[in-house]
Amino acid sequence: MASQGVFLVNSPNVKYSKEYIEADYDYQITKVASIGDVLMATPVTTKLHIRTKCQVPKLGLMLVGWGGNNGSTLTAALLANKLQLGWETKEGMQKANWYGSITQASTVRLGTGVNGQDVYVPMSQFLPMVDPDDIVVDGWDISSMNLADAVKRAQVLDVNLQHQLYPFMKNMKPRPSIYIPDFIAANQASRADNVISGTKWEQMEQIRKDIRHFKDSHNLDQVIVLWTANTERFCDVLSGLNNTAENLLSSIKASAKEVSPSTLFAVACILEGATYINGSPQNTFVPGCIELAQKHNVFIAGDDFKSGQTKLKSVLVDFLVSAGIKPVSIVSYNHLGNNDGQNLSAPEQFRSKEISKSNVIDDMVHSNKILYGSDEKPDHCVVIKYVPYVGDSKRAMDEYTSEILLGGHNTIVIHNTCEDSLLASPIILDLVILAELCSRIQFRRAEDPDSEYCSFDPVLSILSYLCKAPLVPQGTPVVNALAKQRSCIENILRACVGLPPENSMLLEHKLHQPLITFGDLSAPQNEIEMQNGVSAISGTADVPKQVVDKVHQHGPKNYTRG
Ligand SMILES: NC(=O)c1ccc[n+]([C@@H]2O[C@H](COP(=O)([O-])OP(=O)(O)OC[C@H]3O[C@@H](n4cnc5c(N)ncnc54)[C@H](O)[C@@H]3O)[C@@H](O)[C@H]2O)c1
Ligand SMILES: O=P([O-])([O-])O[C@@H]1[C@@H](O)[C@H](O)[C@@H](O)[C@H](O)[C@@H]1O
Repeated sequence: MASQGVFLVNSPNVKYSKEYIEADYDYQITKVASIGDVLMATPVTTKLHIRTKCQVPKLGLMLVGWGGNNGSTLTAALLANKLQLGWETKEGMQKANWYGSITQASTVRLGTGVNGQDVYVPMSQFLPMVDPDDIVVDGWDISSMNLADAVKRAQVLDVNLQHQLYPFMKNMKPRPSIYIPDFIAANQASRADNVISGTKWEQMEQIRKDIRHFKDSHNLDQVIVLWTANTERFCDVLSGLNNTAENLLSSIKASAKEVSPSTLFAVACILEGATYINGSPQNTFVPGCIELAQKHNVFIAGDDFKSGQTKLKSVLVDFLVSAGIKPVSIVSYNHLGNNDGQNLSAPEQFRSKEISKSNVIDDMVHSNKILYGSDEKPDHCVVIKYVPYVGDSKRAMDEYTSEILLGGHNTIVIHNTCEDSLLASPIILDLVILAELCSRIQFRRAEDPDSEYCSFDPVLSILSYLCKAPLVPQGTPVVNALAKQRSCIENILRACVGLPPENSMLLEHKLHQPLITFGDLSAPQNEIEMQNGVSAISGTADVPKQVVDKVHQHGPKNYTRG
């Protein structure tokens, strides 16, 4: 059963106030040590105090590649949902939605209801999150085309929707951007009529000015910048060039050839304190860039939106390997006809994408030493072809061959057709909303109330679920299995409100005796109980407004604050 309500946590370990939701949380892991050929597993508990700022900021989003298929489609989706548009299609009336967004269209199991049923709430209700309707959008593109015409050029959205959006988007003009032809396919040159000139340092400084101008002119509290421009070739990573923050800054000042536009954008954002997210596969985050982000404590995240063929792969391989079935050959072919596909038709740009699409199975293969020897892994082939006629409607064909019992084989063949930008755009929204949420969450040790709070690491690996090639803090594990990545997000949200991680044990339904009780689950029957309940739950009468409003709307009538 999915409930649409908001919720309060009834626990002495959770406190609601106007400013924060605070939770004392026992974080439990199992430490494993080898003693000879014996593994010793030790449960370890760290008592944390987690606080989440309730006030969401006025958020601005700047897209690099704003006029592209993804950028224009996301902008259209934000408007269509904000304006609650509906449009006629050949199947009938279609209304705006956020399908494909985990924050806007997915739910999280809260717990067990009075009748033992599962109770789900929208992920967006778990903690205060930015409302997409409130996000202000701007950006850059090497193409000067306005966003209304860019939507038309993209050929992604229904024409009737395009027509309704045109007046709202025709005055959206991308800012001139940094264009270095050597980093993207030569076939992109015809688009480049909207570029910044000057040295690399001057160009980077212009991006900083643009960010400040956008923030000031809309009176924003925070700006997030996201790269959804073309895939670049990988840049060289060299000692003295970009291996440290200092060397990277010096290389930019020297206009070193191997500093890419995407890295210039990243440095500009870090210096402006703006979160920077890379939706493409190139190695924007060279070591010096990561070090700069760490020094300035600015969030960076990426790489390469996980939207379709690779997302499915991170589910299917996880299922097969965890079922004890041995994938031995994976061939992923796709063709598409959009501009992304045209850019990827160049070898160096394809190579960037081939890398991000190929490494996604490594963690799952490495998890099962029964199936795979230390250096053994499936044959894995990635093919991308540019076929103009199909446009944004990517055709993906996959063949998974696995070894099964007693020398048997199982071959799974999948055909997947989708408008690539309709899959990627909600993922961009989630990257932005979750990155902003992370900026309001802080941690400290519970037994040390005077200790400094700490934030997430600047390398925001919680966003791995949304990326093909997750960027993680140095020395930490890369997780690609989609279920684990989603569980990470869900359980961190649960921890922030003092709830234990979901373990799917449902032991309460599996024992011969009713050893597990739910205590008094009777719902508050009247205003006094609710009022007392809410006050008791919150410790103070300051329950988040959205909760009080909902209680008032759905709870006992004439509810007043505690
Ligand atoms: N499903 C998906 O669509 C998907 C999934 C994963 C990753 N991606 C990646 O997202 C990116 C965008 O995809 P798309 O389909 O929107 O591509 P697109 O080609 O339609 O859009 C890219 C835009 O970036 C602009 N651009 C190129 N270089 C630029 C620069 N230096 N500064 C500013 N703008 C620049 C181009 O003019 C174009 O308008 C690509 O790198 C793609 O590989 C897309
Ligand atoms: O996300 P996914 O479907 O695995 O991968 C996609 C590729 O198959 C496609 O060729 C490319 O153009 C997109 O940018 C995206 O990266």
